[in-house]
Amino acid sequence: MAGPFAEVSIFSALEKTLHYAIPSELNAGARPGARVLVPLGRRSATGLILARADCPPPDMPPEVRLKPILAVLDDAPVLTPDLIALCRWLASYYFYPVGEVLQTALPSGATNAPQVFVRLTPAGEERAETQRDEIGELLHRRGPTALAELEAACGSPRGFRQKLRELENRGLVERCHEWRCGLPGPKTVKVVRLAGEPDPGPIEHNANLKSLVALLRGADAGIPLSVVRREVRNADYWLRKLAAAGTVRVEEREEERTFRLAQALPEAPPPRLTPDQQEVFDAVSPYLASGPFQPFMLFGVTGSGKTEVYMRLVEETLKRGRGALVLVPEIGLSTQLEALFRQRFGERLAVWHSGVPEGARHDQWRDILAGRRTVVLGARSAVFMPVRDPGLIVVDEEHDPSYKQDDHLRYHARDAALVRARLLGIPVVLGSATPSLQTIHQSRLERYRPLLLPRRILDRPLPTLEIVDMRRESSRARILSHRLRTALAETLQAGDQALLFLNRRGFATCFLCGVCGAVLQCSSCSVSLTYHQREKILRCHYCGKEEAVPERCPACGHAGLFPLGFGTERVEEEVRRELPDARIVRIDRDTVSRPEDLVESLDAVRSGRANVLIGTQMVGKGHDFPDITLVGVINADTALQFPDFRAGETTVQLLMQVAGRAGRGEQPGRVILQTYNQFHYTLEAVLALDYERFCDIELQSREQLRYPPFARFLKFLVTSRSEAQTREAARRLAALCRETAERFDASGRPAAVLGPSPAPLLKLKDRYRWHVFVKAWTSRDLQDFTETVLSGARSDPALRRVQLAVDRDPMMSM
Ligand SMILES: Nc1ncnc2c1ncn2[C@@H]1O[C@H](COP(=O)(O)OP(=O)(O)OP(=O)(O)O)[C@@H](O)[C@H]1O
Ligand SMILES: [Zn+2]
Repeated sequence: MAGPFAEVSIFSALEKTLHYAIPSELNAGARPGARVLVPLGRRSATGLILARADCPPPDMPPEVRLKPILAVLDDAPVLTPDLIALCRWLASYYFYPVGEVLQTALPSGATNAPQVFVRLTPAGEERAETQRDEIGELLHRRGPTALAELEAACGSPRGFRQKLRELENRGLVERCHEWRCGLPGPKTVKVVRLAGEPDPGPIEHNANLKSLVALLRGADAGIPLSVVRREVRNADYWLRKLAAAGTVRVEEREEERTFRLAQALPEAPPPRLTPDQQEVFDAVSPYLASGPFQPFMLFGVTGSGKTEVYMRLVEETLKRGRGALVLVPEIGLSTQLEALFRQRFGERLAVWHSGVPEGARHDQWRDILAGRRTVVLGARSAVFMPVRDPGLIVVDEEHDPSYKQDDHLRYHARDAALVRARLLGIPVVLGSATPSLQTIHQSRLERYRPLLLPRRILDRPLPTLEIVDMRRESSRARILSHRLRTALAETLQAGDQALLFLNRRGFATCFLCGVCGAVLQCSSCSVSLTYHQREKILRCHYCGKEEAVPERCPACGHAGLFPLGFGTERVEEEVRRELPDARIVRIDRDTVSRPEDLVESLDAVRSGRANVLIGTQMVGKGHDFPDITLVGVINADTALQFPDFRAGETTVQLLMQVAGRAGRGEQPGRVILQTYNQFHYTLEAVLALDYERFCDIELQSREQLRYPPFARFLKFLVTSRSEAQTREAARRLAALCRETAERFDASGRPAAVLGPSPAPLLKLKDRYRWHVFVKAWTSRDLQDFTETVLSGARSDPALRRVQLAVDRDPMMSM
């Protein structure tokens, strides 16, 4: 069979890619990265061309004839070659169908089935009779139109299909697949514009007309019709009159859907780089023009000016005519950065995170693809943005756990960024004040080049840290210790600001029965319900389910329920009682449900309208508030309780980041840590602000225990609605893993199997969860091991009845 051929990935959970013949009339458009319509069984399906070849696939029997591609749906590829390669890598590394990886990489809607559009043929364009026909007239006016839309727009939908078919038979109209990227097209608005001088007489006589003309004068670009209608009484009547006289025109204009978080930033010219910053800049900049691939670890203490270095490097990349990608952990952090980046890069910037409305996202994605926007600032999935000719990737706060997606494609965006940079042959900068141990390890092996910013800007001192042993506090001071209360009062007295940090929202962490000891639990998840006092409601923080507080204990029937433990809402109440004059803002997922709320709260702190900021991890990192001089950590132990080998690492990172919010301006900072574990090694490291020493100790113990980064972990997660079925499937899976491990052991490639065990969160959203852990010494071994197990699992009926997810490099053992 003669070529060319295309390897196509269907947008579905299909394990394998498929091959199709490329008919000669589609040859030019059928390029890798373009979406196509292909036959699949008796249906058609949509997918994307991953590669072209002149020979059929080698394992194909010669008598098989490949079916042809039906249609190419894009004028130009929507995925760049490096992104195609990245998706293939992710599919293989995370054991996930490539077609579904593509769905993650493309904006929502882009993998939907294409719409059928109707348009005039060249003959139809010319023939005057189409002008008189209802359908023809609509098509003349609107251009190609979706079939459904056309039908709806026709005044007489009856007989529509019949009439359309007649026009088709006569060669005046045709159907086509129009994808419009599968995305809603650009948004259009109607604007009104003055097209000539209106007759002065009538203007004098009518106030409405007078105000209409006044509005339109001086607005050369036109005024949106909606505004005119709002401002002028009887606007439609007067517009019709003026339009008939030829003095105004109403026209449609494409409107860009922008999205801007209006954090007020003082206008300031870029500062001169400090010698430390300059040194970092000089180390990276030679790589910006043409690579090669080089990872850098930018290890800079809190407040050392990493952001400025990123912006200078991005600017330099743009000067070389290339694009740049900057990843940040989540919207809480990117709002402030967004304002800074927008100030510096203006219209060249695209912002990509979950807080950006869908329409604006699609506009930006199209702009990025077309090369109209060359700097992308975004959260996790921004790693998939089709930036033109990228010359630099930055991953800010690279240690942040939110870079790991915890469902579906469980990828780590930092690792994906590294792979993409390698595929492109460009530098990648991993920045943090507390780099992940994995990154520290790589830099010690000289695989990543370390770059250091050991001092704060202007040699401002790092904050001083103190510990309060909560075991010695009276029960009245359970939330705010005596020391923290006093310090808080002094800080506000001095006109400064304070930050109180607690990694738990809500009022009380649970409701307990004083008679039988039962804890009120979510009916869908195996966790206790959190009490929210303002709403007087119990809420599950995992599935969102809400319940009223029962009068009696559901277990024993006695009326003895009381709240226990505390969250940020309770801290707020406590501060209000202690310091009635404090101006408090609380930032957590209960008070901030939209990005606008967050911006408003952050603005309140920046402007000084608020002087006490209470929050969860949303406020713990990244923010630069110069007037915060006191940081109080209400409970330094919360993160230690996670059943995860990284609990120590996470705790130190979190606490050092929070501590780093203090004393960033002219006044030095003070940090008070409340704890019940004052001699824990993690707290000792935080107290000394000595991250490297912590890394030494932690890496040594990980090496002894053979934990990452010295070994590789993978978690199989088995879930179903039946507890017994889940347990049984997990048991069989573990047996399968142990058999496989024995064979691997025999060939000198050891792998260890742990479990099966119920997940710490045994039930989540009505599904029971068990897991099996696998540990191997090399990535290659883990890959082969998992492939072997998965292919065995596919032929086990007990395992086919449950859902089996693979989580490679798992984070929390949730
Ligand atoms: N060269 C410079 N001269 C003067 N001020 C600077 C300079 N570079 C940065 N700054 C200022 O220093 C402050 C701290 O910088 P930045 O927020 O970038 O720190 P960071 O390293 O990102 O800290 P963190 O890790 O805590 O987020 C900011 O207010 C910034 O405007
Ligand atoms: Zn729940």
